Amino acid sequence: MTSHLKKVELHCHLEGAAPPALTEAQARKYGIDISGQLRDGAYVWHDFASFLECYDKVSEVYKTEEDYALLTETYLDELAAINTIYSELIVSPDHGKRIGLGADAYIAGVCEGILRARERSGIEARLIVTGERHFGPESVIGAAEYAANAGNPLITGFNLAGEERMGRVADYARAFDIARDAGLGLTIHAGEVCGAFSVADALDAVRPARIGHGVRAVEDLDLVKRLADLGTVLEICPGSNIALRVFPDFASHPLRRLKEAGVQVTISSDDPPFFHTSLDREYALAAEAFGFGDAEIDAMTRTAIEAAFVDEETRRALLARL
Ligand SMILES: Nc1ncnc2[nH]cnc12
Ligand SMILES: [Zn+2]
Repeated sequence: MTSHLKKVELHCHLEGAAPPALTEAQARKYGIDISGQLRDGAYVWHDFASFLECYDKVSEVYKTEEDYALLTETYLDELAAINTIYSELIVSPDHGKRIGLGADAYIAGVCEGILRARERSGIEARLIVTGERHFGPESVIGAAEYAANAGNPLITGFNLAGEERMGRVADYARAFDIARDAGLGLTIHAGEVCGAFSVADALDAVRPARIGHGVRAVEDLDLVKRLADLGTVLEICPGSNIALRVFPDFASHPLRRLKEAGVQVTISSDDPPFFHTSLDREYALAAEAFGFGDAEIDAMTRTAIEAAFVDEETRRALLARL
């Protein structure tokens, strides 16, 4: 039973959290045929590439500033209802541009959703702007420049997501330099679809405080020690890893092994309805599939707050709430 525990989430893609019922209503509203991506209340994909395609198609039914406010508010309300006190949402202003809404209106909608949810429940949230690898280095640099110049206090981090098999991390290093120079927190998807080398690449080329997933670092024990020595925090999403078949089952998932090797680990849901999960379920899995007790789970939540991309006053307040 983990429902009573306070929760923190560092790794959730906003459009990846879209409830199927809301996506269906949006598709109906705009007369969009979503039947190839959403059937019987579930998103339809069969491997990582088709998941990314499905994700991009689903994102297209969210079109206006108000749509993004509603999506954000809906997900944060869901988190608050399970005792979540802090959430970092991975957002893509580039996507706002691609659908003709514009990056500023996209972010304004998301921020409005954060404010509405915070007023209702007190949940705190910040935004991590992401570039998408499969749109190429120039688009990722554009996302970094947007984040760096936005002057928006809710945008506190920069990430690289998308097709991990496309290019090498070094191709995207310039984008991270821009984000670092702007004082943004750095995190990057690595060691999810690609092996340990992608985590080593990320450490060499980006020097991030955190890594999204990073779980395949377990294939190289020297690298695991390097992560532990550096104190790099892993945003681990076990349900996502099993759904995408990174590991065949929870028994072979390395969450516990990484933690016992001294790596800083945290728990998140990634794209919850796409992977038939939720932050609530990920916390329950930590107890039931991985055998962690309440104190160990609280320690992971504390690690997440310590690694959150927030100002020190907010961090102190979150630690006090935990
Ligand atoms: N799990 C994931 N990995 C990489 N890119 C993503 N975009 C949305 N979810 C993702
Ligand atoms: Zn992710």
